[in-house]
Amino acid sequence: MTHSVPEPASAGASLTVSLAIQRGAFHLDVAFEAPPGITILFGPSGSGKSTVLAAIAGLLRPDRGRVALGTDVWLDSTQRIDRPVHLRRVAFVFQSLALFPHMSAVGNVVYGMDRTLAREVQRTKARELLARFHVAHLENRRPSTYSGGEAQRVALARAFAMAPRVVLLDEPFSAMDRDLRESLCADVRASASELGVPFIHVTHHRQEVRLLADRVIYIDNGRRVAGSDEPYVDMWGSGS
Ligand SMILES: Nc1ncnc2c1ncn2[C@@H]1O[C@H](COP(=O)(O)OP(=O)(O)OP(=O)(O)O)[C@@H](O)[C@H]1O
Repeated sequence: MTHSVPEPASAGASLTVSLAIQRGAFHLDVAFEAPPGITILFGPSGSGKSTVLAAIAGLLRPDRGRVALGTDVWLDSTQRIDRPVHLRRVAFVFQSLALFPHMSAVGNVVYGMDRTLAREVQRTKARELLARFHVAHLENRRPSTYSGGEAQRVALARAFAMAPRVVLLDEPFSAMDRDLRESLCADVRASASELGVPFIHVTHHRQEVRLLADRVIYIDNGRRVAGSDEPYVDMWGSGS
Protein backbone atom coordinates (compact mmCIF):
# COMPACT_ATOMS: atom_id res chain seq x y z
CA MET A 1 0.00 0.00 0.00
CA THR A 2 1.33 3.46 -0.77
CA HIS A 3 0.72 6.48 1.39
CA SER A 4 0.56 9.80 -0.37
CA VAL A 5 1.62 12.73 1.75
CA PRO A 6 -0.76 15.65 1.27
CA GLU A 7 0.98 18.70 -0.12
CA PRO A 8 0.74 21.67 2.22
CA ALA A 9 -1.38 24.47 0.82
CA SER A 10 1.76 26.62 0.79
CA ALA A 11 3.76 24.34 -1.56
CA GLY A 12 5.47 26.46 -4.20
CA ALA A 13 4.44 29.69 -2.47
CA SER A 14 6.68 32.73 -2.05
CA LEU A 15 7.28 34.43 1.25
CA THR A 16 6.45 38.11 1.08
CA VAL A 17 7.96 40.32 3.73
CA SER A 18 7.50 43.96 4.56
CA LEU A 19 8.80 45.25 7.89
CA ALA A 20 9.28 48.49 9.79
CA ILE A 21 11.18 48.05 13.05
CA GLN A 22 12.73 50.51 15.50
CA ARG A 23 15.36 49.03 17.85
CA GLY A 24 16.93 51.79 19.91
CA ALA A 25 18.52 54.18 17.42
CA PHE A 26 18.35 51.63 14.61
CA HIS A 27 15.53 51.83 12.10
CA LEU A 28 14.79 49.04 9.65
CA ASP A 29 12.42 49.41 6.73
CA VAL A 30 12.58 46.65 4.13
CA ALA A 31 10.30 44.76 1.77
CA PHE A 32 11.11 41.76 -0.41
CA GLU A 33 9.81 38.51 -1.78
CA ALA A 34 11.53 35.14 -1.34
CA PRO A 35 10.33 32.47 -3.77
CA PRO A 36 11.11 28.77 -3.22
CA GLY A 37 14.89 28.38 -3.48
CA ILE A 38 17.69 30.20 -1.71
CA THR A 39 17.57 33.93 -1.10
CA ILE A 40 20.73 35.35 0.44
CA LEU A 41 20.50 38.33 2.79
CA PHE A 42 23.83 40.06 2.48
CA GLY A 43 25.06 43.24 4.13
CA PRO A 44 27.48 44.76 6.61
CA SER A 45 27.46 43.97 10.31
CA GLY A 46 24.59 45.74 12.03
CA SER A 47 22.61 46.28 8.81
CA GLY A 48 19.59 44.40 10.17
CA LYS A 49 19.82 40.91 8.67
CA SER A 50 19.23 38.99 11.92
CA THR A 51 16.44 41.38 12.83
CA VAL A 52 14.65 40.50 9.57
CA LEU A 53 14.94 36.77 10.28
CA ALA A 54 13.70 37.19 13.85
CA ALA A 55 10.63 39.05 12.61
CA ILE A 56 9.88 36.38 9.97
CA ALA A 57 10.14 33.63 12.58
CA GLY A 58 7.83 35.54 14.94
CA LEU A 59 10.52 36.05 17.59
CA LEU A 60 10.29 39.82 17.23
CA ARG A 61 7.15 41.85 16.62
CA PRO A 62 7.72 44.67 14.13
CA ASP A 63 6.18 48.08 14.67
CA ARG A 64 4.50 47.72 11.31
CA GLY A 65 4.57 45.02 8.71
CA ARG A 66 3.22 42.05 6.89
CA VAL A 67 4.62 38.54 6.46
CA ALA A 68 2.78 35.97 4.36
CA LEU A 69 3.54 32.65 2.76
CA GLY A 70 1.43 32.72 -0.38
CA THR A 71 -2.07 33.53 0.84
CA ASP A 72 -1.32 32.38 4.38
CA VAL A 73 -0.83 35.54 6.44
CA TRP A 74 1.49 35.17 9.45
CA LEU A 75 1.66 38.79 10.42
CA ASP A 76 -0.35 41.82 9.46
CA SER A 77 -0.07 44.76 11.79
CA THR A 78 -3.05 46.55 10.24
CA GLN A 79 -5.30 43.51 10.80
CA ARG A 80 -3.70 42.61 14.15
CA ILE A 81 -2.66 39.19 12.90
CA ASP A 82 0.45 37.81 14.62
CA ARG A 83 0.70 34.05 14.44
CA PRO A 84 2.81 32.56 17.23
CA VAL A 85 6.24 31.14 16.45
CA HIS A 86 5.31 27.46 16.77
CA LEU A 87 2.43 27.79 14.29
CA ARG A 88 4.58 29.33 11.53
CA ARG A 89 6.58 26.08 11.08
CA VAL A 90 9.81 27.86 10.38
CA ALA A 91 13.15 26.05 10.70
CA PHE A 92 15.76 28.39 12.20
CA VAL A 93 19.45 27.46 12.23
CA PHE A 94 21.92 29.77 13.98
CA GLN A 95 25.69 29.92 14.15
CA SER A 96 25.50 29.21 17.87
CA LEU A 97 23.75 25.90 18.06
CA ALA A 98 21.21 24.93 20.60
CA LEU A 99 21.44 21.16 20.56
CA PHE A 100 20.24 19.55 23.76
CA PRO A 101 23.41 18.31 25.50
CA HIS A 102 21.73 15.43 27.33
CA MET A 103 20.21 13.91 24.17
CA SER A 104 21.73 11.70 21.46
CA ALA A 105 21.70 12.88 17.84
CA VAL A 106 18.55 10.84 17.21
CA GLY A 107 16.93 12.37 20.31
CA ASN A 108 17.79 15.88 19.16
CA VAL A 109 16.31 15.29 15.70
CA VAL A 110 13.18 13.58 17.02
CA TYR A 111 12.58 16.59 19.26
CA GLY A 112 11.62 18.72 16.26
CA MET A 113 9.17 16.20 14.83
CA ASP A 114 5.45 15.88 14.67
CA ARG A 115 4.49 14.48 18.10
CA THR A 116 1.61 12.45 16.65
CA LEU A 117 3.99 10.11 14.80
CA ALA A 118 4.70 6.74 16.42
CA ARG A 119 8.01 6.67 18.28
CA GLU A 120 9.62 4.12 15.95
CA VAL A 121 8.52 6.11 12.88
CA GLN A 122 10.09 9.21 14.42
CA ARG A 123 13.35 7.40 15.13
CA THR A 124 13.50 5.92 11.63
CA LYS A 125 12.93 9.36 10.10
CA ALA A 126 15.57 10.84 12.40
CA ARG A 127 18.12 8.25 11.27
CA GLU A 128 17.29 9.01 7.63
CA LEU A 129 17.84 12.72 8.23
CA LEU A 130 21.14 12.12 10.01
CA ALA A 131 22.26 9.99 7.07
CA ARG A 132 21.08 12.73 4.69
CA PHE A 133 23.48 15.13 6.42
CA HIS A 134 26.30 12.55 6.62
CA VAL A 135 26.24 12.07 10.38
CA ALA A 136 24.55 8.67 10.74
CA HIS A 137 27.51 7.55 12.88
CA LEU A 138 26.51 10.03 15.61
CA GLU A 139 23.13 8.41 16.14
CA ASN A 140 23.68 7.47 19.78
CA ARG A 141 26.32 10.03 20.73
CA ARG A 142 25.78 13.23 22.68
CA PRO A 143 26.71 16.71 21.37
CA SER A 144 29.81 17.12 23.60
CA THR A 145 31.47 14.42 21.46
CA TYR A 146 30.79 16.05 18.05
CA SER A 147 33.15 18.21 16.01
CA GLY A 148 31.90 21.70 15.06
CA GLY A 149 30.94 20.57 11.56
CA GLU A 150 29.19 17.46 12.86
CA ALA A 151 27.22 19.51 15.37
CA GLN A 152 26.06 21.86 12.62
CA ARG A 153 24.96 18.88 10.51
CA VAL A 154 22.90 17.50 13.40
CA ALA A 155 21.38 20.97 13.85
CA LEU A 156 20.41 21.00 10.15
CA ALA A 157 18.90 17.52 10.44
CA ARG A 158 16.87 18.69 13.43
CA ALA A 159 15.70 21.82 11.61
CA PHE A 160 14.44 19.76 8.67
CA ALA A 161 12.69 17.23 10.91
CA MET A 162 9.61 19.42 11.24
CA ALA A 163 8.96 19.57 7.47
CA PRO A 164 9.43 23.34 7.52
CA ARG A 165 7.47 25.71 5.33
CA VAL A 166 10.28 28.27 5.42
CA VAL A 167 13.94 27.79 6.36
CA LEU A 168 15.96 30.59 7.96
CA LEU A 169 19.74 30.22 8.24
CA ASP A 170 21.60 32.88 10.21
CA GLU A 171 25.32 32.58 9.44
CA PRO A 172 25.22 28.89 10.27
CA PHE A 173 28.65 28.09 8.83
CA SER A 174 30.62 31.19 9.79
CA ALA A 175 32.86 29.36 12.24
CA MET A 176 33.69 26.62 9.71
CA ASP A 177 36.70 26.42 7.44
CA ARG A 178 36.32 26.83 3.70
CA ASP A 179 36.12 23.14 2.77
CA LEU A 180 33.59 22.38 5.46
CA ARG A 181 31.46 25.35 4.43
CA GLU A 182 31.54 24.14 0.86
CA SER A 183 30.36 20.68 1.83
CA LEU A 184 27.59 22.01 4.11
CA CYS A 185 26.48 24.41 1.38
CA ALA A 186 26.10 21.45 -0.99
CA ASP A 187 23.80 19.78 1.56
CA VAL A 188 21.76 22.94 2.01
CA ARG A 189 21.41 23.32 -1.76
CA ALA A 190 20.21 19.75 -2.11
CA SER A 191 17.72 20.23 0.74
CA ALA A 192 16.38 23.41 -0.84
CA SER A 193 15.73 21.54 -4.10
CA GLU A 194 14.06 18.65 -2.29
CA LEU A 195 11.85 20.76 -0.05
CA GLY A 196 10.85 23.39 -2.60
CA VAL A 197 10.23 26.06 0.06
CA PRO A 198 11.78 29.50 0.56
CA PHE A 199 15.20 29.47 2.26
CA ILE A 200 16.61 32.76 3.56
CA HIS A 201 20.30 32.53 4.31
CA VAL A 202 22.29 35.27 6.03
CA THR A 203 26.00 35.26 5.39
CA HIS A 204 29.11 37.44 5.21
CA HIS A 205 30.94 34.92 3.05
CA ARG A 206 31.10 35.52 -0.67
CA GLN A 207 31.93 31.86 -1.15
CA GLU A 208 28.54 30.95 0.37
CA VAL A 209 26.81 33.50 -1.83
CA ARG A 210 28.37 31.92 -4.91
CA LEU A 211 27.56 28.39 -3.81
CA LEU A 212 24.02 28.97 -2.65
CA ALA A 213 22.32 32.00 -4.07
CA ASP A 214 19.34 31.88 -6.36
CA ARG A 215 18.96 35.54 -5.54
CA VAL A 216 20.63 38.08 -3.30
CA ILE A 217 19.09 40.92 -1.30
CA TYR A 218 21.56 43.50 -0.09
CA ILE A 219 20.73 45.36 3.09
CA ASP A 220 22.59 48.39 4.35
CA ASN A 221 21.71 50.30 7.49
CA GLY A 222 18.19 48.86 7.66
CA ARG A 223 17.39 49.59 4.02
CA ARG A 224 17.43 47.48 0.95
CA VAL A 225 20.01 48.55 -1.57
CA ALA A 226 18.16 49.53 -4.74
CA GLY A 227 18.01 46.99 -7.55
CA SER A 228 19.12 44.12 -5.33
CA ASP A 229 16.32 41.71 -6.11
CA GLU A 230 17.76 40.42 -9.33
CA PRO A 231 18.56 36.74 -9.76
CA TYR A 232 22.11 36.27 -8.57
CA VAL A 233 24.99 37.21 -10.83
CA ASP A 234 28.50 36.63 -9.49
CA MET A 235 30.05 40.07 -9.46
CA TRP A 236 33.16 39.14 -7.49
CA GLY A 237 34.85 36.75 -9.84
CA SER A 238 36.48 33.67 -8.40
CA GLY A 239 38.20 35.07 -5.26
CA SER A 240 36.44 34.68 -1.91
N1 LIG B 1 17.62 44.56 21.45
C1 LIG B 1 18.14 45.56 20.76
N2 LIG B 1 18.01 46.84 21.21
C2 LIG B 1 18.50 47.86 20.50
N3 LIG B 1 19.14 47.72 19.32
C3 LIG B 1 19.31 46.49 18.86
C4 LIG B 1 18.82 45.35 19.55
N4 LIG B 1 19.14 44.26 18.82
C5 LIG B 1 19.79 44.70 17.73
N5 LIG B 1 19.89 46.02 17.76
C6 LIG B 1 20.54 46.88 16.75
O1 LIG B 1 19.88 46.63 15.51
C7 LIG B 1 20.83 46.74 14.44
C8 LIG B 1 20.71 45.52 13.53
O2 LIG B 1 21.15 44.36 14.21
P1 LIG B 1 21.16 42.94 13.51
O3 LIG B 1 21.65 41.96 14.52
O4 LIG B 1 19.86 42.70 12.87
O5 LIG B 1 22.26 43.17 12.37
P2 LIG B 1 22.98 42.12 11.42
O6 LIG B 1 22.96 42.70 10.05
O7 LIG B 1 22.38 40.78 11.60
O8 LIG B 1 24.45 42.16 12.00
P3 LIG B 1 25.60 41.03 12.06
O9 LIG B 1 25.97 40.73 10.64
O10 LIG B 1 26.70 41.71 12.82
O11 LIG B 1 25.03 39.86 12.79
C9 LIG B 1 22.20 46.93 15.08
O12 LIG B 1 22.52 48.30 15.02
C10 LIG B 1 22.00 46.49 16.51
O13 LIG B 1 22.87 47.20 17.38
